[in-house]
Parts: sequence; structure tokens; C-alpha cells
Amino acid sequence: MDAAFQDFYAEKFSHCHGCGKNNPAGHHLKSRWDGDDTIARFLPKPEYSGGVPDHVYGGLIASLLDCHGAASAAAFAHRAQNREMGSEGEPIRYVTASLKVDFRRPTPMGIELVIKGKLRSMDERKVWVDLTLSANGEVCASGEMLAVRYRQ
Ligand SMILES: CCCCC/C=C\C/C=C\C/C=C\C/C=C\CCCC(=O)SCCNC(=O)CCNC(=O)[C@H](O)C(C)(C)COP(=O)(O)OP(=O)(O)OC[C@H]1O[C@@H](n2cnc3c(N)ncnc32)[C@H](O)[C@@H]1OP(=O)(O)O
Repeated sequence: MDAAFQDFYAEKFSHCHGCGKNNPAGHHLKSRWDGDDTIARFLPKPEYSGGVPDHVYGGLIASLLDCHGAASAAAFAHRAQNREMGSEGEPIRYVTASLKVDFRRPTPMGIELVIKGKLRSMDERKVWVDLTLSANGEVCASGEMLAVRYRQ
């Protein structure tokens, strides 16, 4: 499988609980291109249940949207410069400044979740990403993210 966007994060920035490869207890979310959009797949472990065992905890859903959205923002910004993540030159890094999540229906446990990102708009320093999290082809949560380019 192609490398994921997160595989190109510098070692020192790879400790995120949601997506850092250097966090042994983390989720290791992996985001990739899906045409002009982005996609990640994730199967939650049973301990991430919500109020009932067969529904996923909302905090995990927000976390997946957060990590996928921030990685997608970086990828969209690279493509806008006709580059790919990991290409030569200074990496373009984004952090989440704002994330809105709408929980539309309970997210079932035991089913691979599909997280998608779509570029809404971009300016010099900000990227707005529309997000969805689906199970069995049904959107269970949607989100809107503002990611801001990280200056350090
Ligand atoms: C800071 C945490 C660092 C952690 C990550 C480290 C490095 C990142 C590097 C690479 C990425 C690689 C790995 C990342 C791993 C996981 C990522 C997963 C996603 C996350 O989990 S990431 C953690 C949660 N995330 C934060 O921990 C951010 C805390 N925060 C800040 O560090 C600052 O807040 C920052 C940098 C966002 C901006 O600060 P700043 O001083 O550089 O710039 P400024 O405030 O001027 O904002 C510039 C323009 O954005 C507008 N703006 C800002 N915030 C807004 C909001 N909430 N709503 C609407 N507009 C907003 C302003 O209004 C202005 O707009 P305008 O230019 O038009 O006036």
C-alpha cells in the first residue's frame, strides 16, 4: 500500500495519540489520497465503546476526524504547490485550530470506519476541510475543520 501522509511527519512530530507512528499506545491512523479527496480506514478496539458496548465513543470519532483532517490539510497544501508529502523541500505542516463535529447517528462497533476529507478552501495560511466518518456506507458523523499552517 502507498505510504500514508503521517509516514512523512518528522520523527519529533510523530507522537500524536491518534496518528503518531512513535506513540506505541496510539491509534496510528493512516490517511491517503482518494482521487482529489482523502481517506483513512479504522477499526476501533472494543474498549472504545460509548454508552453501550455496540456504539463507538464520540471522543474517538472526534479524534479520528482531527487527525485525518490535519493530515489532509497538509496533503492539500502540498498538492497546491505541485508537490507530494515527503517530497524535497521544507515540509508544510498544519495543526487543527478548530474542529466542529456533528454526530448524526450512532457509530456501530466492530465495523471498519471510513473517514473521508474534502478540501473546501484554502488561503495562504489556512485550510478548511469537510470531513465524514461512515460505517456500512452510512455517514455517522461529519465535521468541519480549520487547520492552520504551523510556523515552527
Ligand atoms: C501547537 C500544537 C503542536 C502539536 C503538533 C506539532 C506540530 C505540528 C507539525 C506537524 C504536524 C505533524 C503532526 C501533527 C500530529 C497530529 C496532528 C493532529 C491534529 C491535532 O490534534 S493538532 C493539536 C491540536 N491543536 C493545537 O494544539 C493547536 C493549538 N493552537 C495553536 O497553536 C495556535 O492557535 C495556531 C497555531 C492554530 C494559530 O496560532 P498563531 O499564533 O500561529 O496564528 P494566529 O493566532 O494569528 O491564527 C492564524 C489565523 O488563523 C485564525 N484562527 C486561529 N485559530 C482559529 C480558530 N480556532 N477559529 C477560527 N480562526 C482561527 C486566526 O484568526 C488567524 O487568521 P487571520 O490570519 O485571517 O487573522
